[in-house]
Amino acid sequence: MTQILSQISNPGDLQKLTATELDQLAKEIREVIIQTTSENGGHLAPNLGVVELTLALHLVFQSPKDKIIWDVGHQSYVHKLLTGRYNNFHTLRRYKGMAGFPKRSESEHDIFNTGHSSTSISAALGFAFARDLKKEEGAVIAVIGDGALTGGIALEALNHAGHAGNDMIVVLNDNEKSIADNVGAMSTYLSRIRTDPRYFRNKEEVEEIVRRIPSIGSHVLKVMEKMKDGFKHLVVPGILFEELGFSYLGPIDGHNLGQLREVMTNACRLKGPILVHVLTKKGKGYAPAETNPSVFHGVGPFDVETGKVKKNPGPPTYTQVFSDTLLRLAREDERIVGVTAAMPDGTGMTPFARAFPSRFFDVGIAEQHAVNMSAALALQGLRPVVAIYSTFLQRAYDQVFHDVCLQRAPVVFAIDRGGIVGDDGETHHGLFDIAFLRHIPELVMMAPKDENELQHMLHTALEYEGPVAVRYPRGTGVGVTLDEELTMVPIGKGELLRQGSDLTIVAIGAMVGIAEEAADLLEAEGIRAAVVNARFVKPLDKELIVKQARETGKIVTVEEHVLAGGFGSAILELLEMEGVHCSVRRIGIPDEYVQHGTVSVLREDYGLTASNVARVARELADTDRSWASIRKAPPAPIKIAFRGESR
Ligand SMILES: Cc1ncc(C[n+]2csc(CCOP(=O)(O)OP(=O)(O)O)c2C)c(N)n1
Ligand SMILES: CC(=O)[C@@H](O)[C@H](O)COP(=O)(O)O
Ligand SMILES: [Mg+2]
Repeated sequence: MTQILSQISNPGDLQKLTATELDQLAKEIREVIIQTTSENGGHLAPNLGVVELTLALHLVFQSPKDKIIWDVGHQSYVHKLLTGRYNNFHTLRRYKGMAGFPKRSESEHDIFNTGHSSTSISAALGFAFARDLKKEEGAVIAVIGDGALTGGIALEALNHAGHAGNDMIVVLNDNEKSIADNVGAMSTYLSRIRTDPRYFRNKEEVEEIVRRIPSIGSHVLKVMEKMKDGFKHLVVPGILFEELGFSYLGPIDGHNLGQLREVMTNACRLKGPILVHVLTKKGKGYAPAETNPSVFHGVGPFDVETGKVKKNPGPPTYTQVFSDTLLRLAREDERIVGVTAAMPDGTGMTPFARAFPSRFFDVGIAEQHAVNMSAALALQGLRPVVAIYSTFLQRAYDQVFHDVCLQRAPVVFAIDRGGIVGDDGETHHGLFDIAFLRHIPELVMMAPKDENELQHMLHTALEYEGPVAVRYPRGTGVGVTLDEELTMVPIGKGELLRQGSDLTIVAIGAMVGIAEEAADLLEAEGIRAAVVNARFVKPLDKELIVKQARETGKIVTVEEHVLAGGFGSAILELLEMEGVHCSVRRIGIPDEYVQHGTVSVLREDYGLTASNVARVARELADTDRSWASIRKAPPAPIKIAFRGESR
């Protein structure tokens, strides 16, 4: 099945292949990617769309001397297969297996780690500057999608690169899709280039046409030459990029390997910043993905024959409950508007968008703009709900601080994917939001213990006259019954779920269930643990927590979040400020990046399980042991690398 692919141990091997063999290789690559993602899940459609493009890049350029940077990196599977990772490919996105994104630690061909969008042009410019300062050789190529090009950093970098003029190539992989439909004026511009036949004429053809205009043709040409780039405003495609200082090549058929090789070779010879505009089809070669590229953008396991995605049985996801509740609330309150940064499906915003198209804003991959704009919407009396993944909200920290909270604008942040997200790994886990939000004055931050509490929290957030964040995890809810009537959750009030005199476990969000299970285990051993559902990260329920601390003298905190600056840290601060003497153990993620793997395996790894919470609580109840015993394994020593050393 993979007669050719299995022989490719590095990109140099491609040079030996005939055109027919390269076609066969493209087929094999598609088969392997379809088969592997059908078992492991993954970003299928983006990768099927770049098979020929990746082959062309590795045929023309010499990686790793020439540096290929993959924007987002979700489309780097073909690159991985061509750079010596075929044998390991079956471990894609699996625990301790190959990552779903480029990783420098995985291969010398992975030049720059990615996962978050729109960084490639900026990185490429950095590499180009470094090469030129160090007087080295080598091409630098950023491969960026039309969706990623809507991101601010990409536009900032284009602006800078066009001005700087250093040699670099931007390959724009235009498949007319982000995850959902791409949005924005740039996207409209790109589709004009695609669809207007005039744009497919090259400069020479256009010159010939003008020359033939009776009596004035040659005169017009002379004038245009004098005006330097003259008439390109009329007919030359990619004028926008040309005006920004790039030489534009394209648009070219991204599935025609011969044409791609030719254009890439030309791009190589040209000086200065070059933009190669490549037209591809997302999902190319697998009918279900071609028909439904949004579903197969990032997909769970599916049946290859039918294209049916295997559904997780069980309760509705937190995202679904958020989505339903928002719709319900929006029907009653027309001030509610919805905002997403290119994630309408993932955040559950699509039903809202369909029901209230004029009240819905997809801003593209532009989290900063989403938050900044929402502040203004809120100041005008509307109630914006910004539905955003925790990891992507990191992009908009300053807007939360400067535009929303400083003005006390009543924006609701529906922070999805708070916690471990699983197979996407270190770039995508939502493990920092409590730390980067809880120190911002005016912001209220809550996290529901289950999907029922989520609906009440959303309702509460929309009634509150200030900025509020509601954080909830990826995946299915607990399976509790949803109350029909929505009620207010008193701001800053936690919930004592269980009395106990030996110690108190204070948990937040999805960890509350684990804390309750731990308390069950402890009870069987005769240890009576109280359990508090904190509900609020900010403001903390001072009264309840201080009372529990005074009564039991021992607190274990549990959070699916980094320990540094997290929820447990907030409890420690509270106890210190209130002058309460109490032994505290914090369970959460230590000071390291969490790799990819299933949520359950990773929770096990980091001790976010009932048995580990019970173990820590037991130790605390028995004696005041040192903090070091909380972790299952001692932390790896940190090696500080000095210049010239690798870490
Ligand atoms: C900062 C950030 N926001 C959102 C995302 C989620 N995301 C991943 S890929 C993608 C769409 C990218 O579209 P495009 O660049 O056109 O690539 P395609 O999948 O079409 O090949 C989005 C929105 C992200 N990775 N990073
Ligand atoms: C590459 C990327 O950033 C997204 O496609 C992300 O993988 C989506 O994650 P979910 O599967 O959690 O929606
Ligand atoms: Mg795209």
